[in-house]
Amino acid sequence: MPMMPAQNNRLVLLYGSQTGQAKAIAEEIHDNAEKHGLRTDLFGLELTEKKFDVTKESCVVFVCSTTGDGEPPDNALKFFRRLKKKTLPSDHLSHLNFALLGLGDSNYTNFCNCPKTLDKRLQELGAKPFYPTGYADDAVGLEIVVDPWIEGLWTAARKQLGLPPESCTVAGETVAMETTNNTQTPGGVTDSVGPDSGETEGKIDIKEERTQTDGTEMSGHHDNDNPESDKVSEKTVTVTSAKCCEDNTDNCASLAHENNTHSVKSKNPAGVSITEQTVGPVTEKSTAAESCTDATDTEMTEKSGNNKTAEASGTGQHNLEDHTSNSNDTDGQVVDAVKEQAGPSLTVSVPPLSDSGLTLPAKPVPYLEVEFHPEESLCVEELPLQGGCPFPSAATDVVMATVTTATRLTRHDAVKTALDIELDVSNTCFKYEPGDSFGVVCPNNETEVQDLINRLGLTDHADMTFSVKVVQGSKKRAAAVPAHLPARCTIRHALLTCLEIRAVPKKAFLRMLVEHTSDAVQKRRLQELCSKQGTADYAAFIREPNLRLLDVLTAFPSCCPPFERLLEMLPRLQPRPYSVSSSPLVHPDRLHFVFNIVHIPSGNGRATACTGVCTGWLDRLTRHIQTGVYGDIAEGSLTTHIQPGVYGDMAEKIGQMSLNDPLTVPIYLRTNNHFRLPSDLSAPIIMVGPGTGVAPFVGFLQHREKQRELSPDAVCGPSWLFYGCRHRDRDYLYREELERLAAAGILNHLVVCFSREEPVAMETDGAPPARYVQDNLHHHGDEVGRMLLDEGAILYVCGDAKNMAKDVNEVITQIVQKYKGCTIQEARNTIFQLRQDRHYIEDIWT
Ligand SMILES: Cc1cc2nc3c(=O)[nH]c(=O)nc-3n(C[C@H](O)[C@H](O)[C@H](O)COP(=O)(O)O)c2cc1C
Repeated sequence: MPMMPAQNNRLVLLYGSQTGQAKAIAEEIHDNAEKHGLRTDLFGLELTEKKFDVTKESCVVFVCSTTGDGEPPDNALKFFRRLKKKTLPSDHLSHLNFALLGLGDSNYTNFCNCPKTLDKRLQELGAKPFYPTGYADDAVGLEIVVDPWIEGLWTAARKQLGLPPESCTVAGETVAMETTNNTQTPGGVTDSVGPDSGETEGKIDIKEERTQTDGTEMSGHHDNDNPESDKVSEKTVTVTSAKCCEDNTDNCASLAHENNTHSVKSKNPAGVSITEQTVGPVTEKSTAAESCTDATDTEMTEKSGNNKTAEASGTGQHNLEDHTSNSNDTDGQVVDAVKEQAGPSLTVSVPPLSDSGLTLPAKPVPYLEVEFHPEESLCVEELPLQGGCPFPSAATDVVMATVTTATRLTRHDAVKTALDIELDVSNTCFKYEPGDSFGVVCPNNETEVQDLINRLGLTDHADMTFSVKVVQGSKKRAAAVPAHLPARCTIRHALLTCLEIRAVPKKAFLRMLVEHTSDAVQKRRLQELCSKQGTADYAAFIREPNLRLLDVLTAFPSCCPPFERLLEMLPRLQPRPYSVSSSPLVHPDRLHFVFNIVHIPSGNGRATACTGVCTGWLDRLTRHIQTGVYGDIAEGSLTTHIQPGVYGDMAEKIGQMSLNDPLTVPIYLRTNNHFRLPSDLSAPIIMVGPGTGVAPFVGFLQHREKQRELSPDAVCGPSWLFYGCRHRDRDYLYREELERLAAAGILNHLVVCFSREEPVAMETDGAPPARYVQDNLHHHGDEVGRMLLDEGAILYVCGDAKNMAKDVNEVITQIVQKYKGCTIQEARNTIFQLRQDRHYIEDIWT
């Protein structure tokens, strides 16, 4: 392999990514490196020893995520295998200097396990970190760590490469706000360096004193939750220069003064003028109040105190145009009251942010071009799924499985509706074992796609064939047509089947939207939400409520991005993983799975209520099977939601469906080598699976039953199942089957708790009655400890990662500590070892 000639400004950028986030971050670094005087070569880790070789590189930046139960992404497996070889000498990578950005999710027990392992192994092999490793957490927002980490990378990399510190020539443009009659730019706007940025003398930034300068400080709390934040209008505003200006402070300060010191009558983005202020290097004070009409008044009053609650009640969708046109200046008292109480919301900004200079992310560089072919008709049913691009964690090709049954497992008055679906996989390559999981390649909701098409003004083009290519001469580095788009496609097909339209728009996405927003007030709010200064507002109003593109477009009516930009920014539609809840020994050629139908209410910034992408689709798809009612289909939800092509050409069949009509679902087997029954039948098993987490254990037990039938003389180890739900009679999933298995002696201990039922009696040990599985584990601590520590049991945990799996881990630690009579740290070490030895195995989700 030809090695790159040594250059003193060259970095190798490597990413390990399962669902595309690490890749997107690595691309962002790649796109911006040149502006910082660095040359980068970007590769996926799968290209090890084909396009790069760490044994021959001196300066490498890794961006790597974690998947599965703390495992490397698919594309990093080979790289990790090679790096792990025990025969490698301790100076194997002594020539290598590296920086590492790890991605993970702290809801998983093995937070950032893969980058942590990489960090450790690189150093064991002699490599030296030239910049502190960053661990970004998807549970609280990757950007909190990613943004400052990248910001600091440039300086560290230049230093490492022996380049002089960056001068002020690496700076962004300062954008003056558009002004309207009585709305004026409260603060300057600074773009981070980007290919489209004009270059000015310095990076200017007005920072209100309390404003976070480092996103990491914001983790865990937001200004709008903080009573202190109400006092912002009396605080001092200071002008500071951004880091890159440190060598030239005078110059920057004078520029800042010029750009930002002025007396303004500013209007907040809701169109209600609430402050008269002097924004400049010294002070800011709130002096005047203005009024609003009844309509605005009502909205503002509803937002008082806790605007998130007001939005959640369904009244919080703000139409900025209405606000602006309705405001007038007659009743100062009302606004005074509002001013004291109102906080920010998705569309409403308040000081200090509304008065702040903003540092924006670099403008994403447009790089795709769409050409329509009105003369061409396209049979979308025949297109390969997502352009034939391989699916993450795929152990098989996608197969079309036929739905054979769909059964509601919960009573009508249960809080959640659980569905068991049986799929026929005969005549396919799909062969599974109990404990396996599989991906459902589901489409987006057809109505939601139509809403998006309407909102974007694409109705006339929605079903027209288009082709897509990279814009000639695009400044975007590593620009390529996304592999998950078919070469010939339609807008509807792309939105339905290829793009994750529910993905929470990242700051870069909002930055792109800024460019396509005509209303100045809305534009400013979008700038704020993607700015460094607006990190808390972004978290509170975009990320935490899990907004979709459609919600943002609804809230900002003058924003209308071209379709090409969406192709660039929307991530790939991800298949949804489920665990099988059956055994192939009991159901040859069939598999069962179970899920709750997810309901997401409107409000809190969300324009409309919706169901989960996949669970809602499966529910609608099988409604007639669940209810046995076929006559309703023509008028019912099925008509609007059935997808054409691979999703079953049901649209034509509506109204003529019968029990014999095959209903197919695209699925593929996922790789999972761990969540399996022990091959040794005599090994005890402890299963912990509340709610739908019980799924794999039904499969385990059915399998064991058959195994015992096949080997009647085999000695079977004891089996325990800790199960929990809300109500015995409403949502006890697979109750009959579990009780049957218990009665048959296949399941030796069925330990069930009901979290919402009145306890019948205290526990025998005097402890309060169990509500959750972890309580029951605690009650049976001695047996659990003995089986785990003395009898070689395997502990399986399946279900919610956020609460249950963490609490179970905590209780098991206590059990180990008590049983061994050791310290908590020793107990933790034991748990760690149990996990390493695959005696403590999780299949959990967030
Ligand atoms: C199926 C699955 C399993 C995961 N397992 C872990 C894990 O064990 N530990 C962890 O820290 N994060 C875990 N994560 C979180 C991801 O690492 C995180 O969301 C990351 O941003 C994904 O980056 P990527 O898109 O580049 O793969 C998991 C995510 C998924 C979807």
